Amino acid sequence: MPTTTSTSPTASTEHLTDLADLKSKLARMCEKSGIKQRFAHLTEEILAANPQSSPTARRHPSTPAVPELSASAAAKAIAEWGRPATEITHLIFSTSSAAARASSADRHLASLVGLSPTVSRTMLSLNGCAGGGRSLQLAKELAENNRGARVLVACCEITLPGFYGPGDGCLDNILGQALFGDGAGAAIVGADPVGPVERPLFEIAFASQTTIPGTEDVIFMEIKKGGMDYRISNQFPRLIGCNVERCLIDALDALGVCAKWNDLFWAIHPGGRAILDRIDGVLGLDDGKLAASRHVLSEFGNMSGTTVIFVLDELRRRRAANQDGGEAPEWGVMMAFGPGITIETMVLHAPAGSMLEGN
Ligand SMILES: CCCCCCCCCCCCCCCCCC(=O)SCCNC(=O)CCNC(=O)[C@H](O)C(C)(C)COP(=O)(O)OP(=O)(O)OC[C@H]1O[C@@H](n2cnc3c(N)ncnc32)[C@H](O)[C@@H]1OP(=O)(O)O
Repeated sequence: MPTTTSTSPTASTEHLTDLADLKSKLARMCEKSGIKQRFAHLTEEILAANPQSSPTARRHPSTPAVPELSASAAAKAIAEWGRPATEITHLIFSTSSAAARASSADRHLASLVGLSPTVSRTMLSLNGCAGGGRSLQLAKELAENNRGARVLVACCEITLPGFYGPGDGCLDNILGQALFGDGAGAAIVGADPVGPVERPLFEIAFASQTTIPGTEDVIFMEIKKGGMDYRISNQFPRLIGCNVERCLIDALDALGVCAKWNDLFWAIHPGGRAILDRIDGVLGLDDGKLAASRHVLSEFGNMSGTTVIFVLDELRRRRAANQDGGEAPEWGVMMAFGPGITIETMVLHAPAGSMLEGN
């Protein structure tokens, strides 16, 4: 929190009271957030060693740390996939933290990972927490329409551009200070797996995007000179709660899959504890159905579009270890929510034996 050197004792005292109120509000939000820990990629040492580490420049979203952190996630995904990086045909990279620079972060990422110069790149900027879902949906389209395509999906957020005190910007961003954390995730999407090297984890059976009318201003993000200005209305959990069931019914109907909500496995973007509680309540889910989402929220916080990739990873770990007990459902859903309000919905299929031990 910044301190002031105001010459007016009255103004100074009021300001300090405001800050004290804000600090206890932040503490209340953190306590109820369901988040045990979060991570920050950029340490004081990295910032001090970086020539861009002035108070303003360090907030600017053009930091090279975004492609660097993404490259470590992408390298792990490629190693697990088992084929050379040069056989990746497409790259989709989603971030809100490095959205204001060209040549862009996806180009930097491609060279850090050693992708072919002919790789076809697409960068998604400012899709916020829907970015992971959007990237996976686009990857599905590319994979199904280009024979032999292998699409590397990478998502990364570094919260530094949105990390500033109340004296520097809008007080509304306090929610972000309570929720967001840094992280990067990656996955490879393709059709017609080449056995025995390629072992599918989840099949994306259906994907859709829904925009909720009249909600343009519920989430607001804008890159400014000093960093990211953003606001998230406290109506967000309610609006998600009012709309998820329709999206799910439409998606399952399109596939002709008939299932009760509790017969499915669940990968929901854990935007905040209140969003998961709302979905639990609206759909009447059994205890533990959103365990993978709650675990990721607790251990990493909300990493925006990256989070849903962590949830899918946690889900397959739990299924491989049979952590949630009983027979693992064959069908499941993935949902992510972002500015718009946009809801990304996917129906996933995980045939028995598709998630090998130790993956
Ligand atoms: C994207 C990364 C980009 C990286 C670049 C760098 C920039 C980094 C950040 C950019 C952010 C951009 C966002 C884009 C992401 C979009 C998608 C998302 O997931 S969006 C995220 C989606 N996530 C959400 O929308 C979070 C959902 N909300 C929650 O999970 C809970 O409400 C809670 C945990 C915050 C509080 O628990 P709960 O049980 O409700 O407890 P109580 O009722 O007791 O309230 C306690 C206090 O909290 C207060 N308050 C509540 N809401 C808000 C608000 N919106 N506002 C302000 N304050 C709020 C409330 O007034 C009260 O204050 P007080 O009376 O004590 O003084």
